[in-house]
This record gives sequence, C-alpha cells and structure tokens, in this order.
Amino acid sequence: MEIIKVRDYEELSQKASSYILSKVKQIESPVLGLATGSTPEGLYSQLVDEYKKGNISYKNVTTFNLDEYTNIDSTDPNSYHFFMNKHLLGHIDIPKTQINLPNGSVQDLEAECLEYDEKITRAGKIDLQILGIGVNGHIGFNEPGTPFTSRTHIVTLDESTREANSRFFSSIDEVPTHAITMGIGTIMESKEILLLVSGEQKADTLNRLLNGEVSEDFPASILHNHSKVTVIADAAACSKLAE
Ligand SMILES: O=P(O)(O)OC[C@H]1O[C@](O)(CO)[C@@H](O)[C@@H]1O
Repeated sequence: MEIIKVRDYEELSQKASSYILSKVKQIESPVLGLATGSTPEGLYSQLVDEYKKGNISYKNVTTFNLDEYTNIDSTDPNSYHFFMNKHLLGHIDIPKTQINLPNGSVQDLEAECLEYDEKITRAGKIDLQILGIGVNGHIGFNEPGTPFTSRTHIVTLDESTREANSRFFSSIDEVPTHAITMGIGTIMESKEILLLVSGEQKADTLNRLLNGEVSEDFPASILHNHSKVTVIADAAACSKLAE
C-alpha cells in the first residue's frame, strides 16, 4: 500500500484527479469504479473542469458505482444516481449506456445484485476503483463484520453510518435502512484501487488502517492484501500517524 500525503483537501482532489486522468489516457477503454460521499466531491469537480477546458474526453470510459440505497428512486435528490449526475456524470461526455449504478428501486434486489456483479466481470473488471472510507472502516457500504469474500449484496446500514449520512437528509428517520453495495470480494478484484482519506474525523481511521491488523471488524484492512493500492491522505487525516 503506497501512501501519498498531501497538504489539504484541495491538493488531495488535484492529485486524485491527475492520477485518474493519466489512467483514462493510458487505457483504451478504461473501466472506473466510482464512490459517493463528501470526499470525492472535489475530485469530481476537477474531472469536470478538465473536460470543460477540453483537456480530456470520457467517451471511452465505463463506470460502475459502489453502492446505492434501496427503496429510493434514481430521481430522488438523496439517491446516489442523483449525486453522481450532479457532481460528475451529468457534466461530461460519457455515453449514458456506459454508466452503471446498482438499481435500488427494483423489486428483485437479489437478482439485481447478481446481475450487477456479473456485469462488472463482463466489462473486464474495474481498472481503477476509487474508494472513500467510513469512520468505522467501511468501504462501499460494507460494514464491520462483512465477509471479505462477499459479492454485491444487500446490507442493513449501521446506525453510525445512517447518523453520518443524515447530514444529507432533513432527519435521520429519512435515511434509508438498507443499501446495495459491491461486496468486498468484488472490490478486491479491481486491478487497482485509489483510496481517498480527508479530515481530522478520519485520523483514527487512517491510523488503524495503516497500523492495525487485517480483520473483518475493519473492512478497509483487506486492502493490505491487494497488490496495487494507493492512499491519498491530507494532513488532517494523517494527524494521528507517528512521524
Ligand atoms: O466521504 P465520506 O462522506 O466521509 O464518506 C465515506 C464513505 O461513506 C459512504 O458515503 C457510505 O456511507 C461511502 O460511500 C464513502 O466512501
């Protein structure tokens, strides 16, 4: 696991954007894994800017998002479909047919999970997966205790995760209780992973990730078993690391 320490959120977003753009230019038909949450917002804004400046085209890119709430329509402002359109996908030249997010509003959610996982395999697997990390070490919506071998599945969200995400809703009661997420096994099949960690509230999390043991109690710890993981972390997130 390689760690790149940067000054602040702005530098983190710039570094992550350059990293991704170099992959998009290098690979003929890149498959990107995308994340939601506050952390990648700055990155997405940079990716949009580069497109608007005419420095990049995303016509050959295929995307797979990590997760989506269940029982929420894709037009709902709290859905991850809406988030991705608002922050990235609605502003660039990627063809709609190459955009993939789990559909949390279908009746047969189990079938949706299976199909989503198979679609990633059919696309030739993810070239570069972008990840954020929850304070409890979750990746995607894989909460502590999720088997490392898990495939795309339905999860019951931890109260702490619902609490953290309630900032996007008018009250915690409105935060969905379930979601579809790529499994840890699915994420680990990505050829490369870029993890973004920002802010003081993630300082203990980053310390545990880098110095703790690999355990299902802390889902992100599995990343130690992947051969190509880069972590970009800002000074606030690094504030609990030994010099
Ligand atoms: O970037 P944030 O908002 O801290 O979120 C961290 C993680 O939590 C989630 O938003 C899920 O709660 C993930 O998608 C994200 O990677």
